Amino acid sequence: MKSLPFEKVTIVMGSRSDWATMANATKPLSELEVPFATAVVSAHRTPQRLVEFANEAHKKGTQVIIAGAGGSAHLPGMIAAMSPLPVIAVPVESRFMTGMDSLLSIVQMPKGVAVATQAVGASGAFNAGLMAAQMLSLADSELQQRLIAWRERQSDQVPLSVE
Ligand SMILES: Nc1c(C(=O)O)ncn1[C@@H]1O[C@H](COP(=O)(O)O)[C@@H](O)[C@H]1O
Repeated sequence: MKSLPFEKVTIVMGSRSDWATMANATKPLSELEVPFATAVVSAHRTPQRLVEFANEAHKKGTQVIIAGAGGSAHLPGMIAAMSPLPVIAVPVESRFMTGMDSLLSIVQMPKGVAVATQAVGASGAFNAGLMAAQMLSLADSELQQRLIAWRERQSDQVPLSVE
């Protein structure tokens, strides 16, 4: 069996079907030259893999975890319960309630276990990647400079006029 991948930012998701959403988290990371790895880890379907991932990530060089899941989305909270690393969560749009179930499952954490929940879907995933880069930039001044330049390019792309 393949072993779990670990990188500075490790992105996990509850199912292969979450990839269309979670791929958006890789965009800012690639643009900002932050190394990342991706894997499918499910609290429900692969509980042993979840325990191994949450216990090992900080020992294997991961500094920030991004976790995306839909529906009964226990993955981010369970990782946060076991890992000392910051966990940024992405509620994936679900078939039943278009992501409201995912959002509420993820955001309502009990006091004492923190998860940084983003918006539902692709924009939330993109922002999760951006937030991970911003966290890492606290200890990486070159990355901080790339972030500042990235922000300036974003501003330049917003037209002043509607005509
Ligand atoms: N919420 C979770 C967890 C978990 O939280 O551990 N594991 C899988 N899932 C979610 O089930 C949805 C449907 O999965 P399938 O498309 O594989 O049936 C996915 O959005 C996944 O994140």
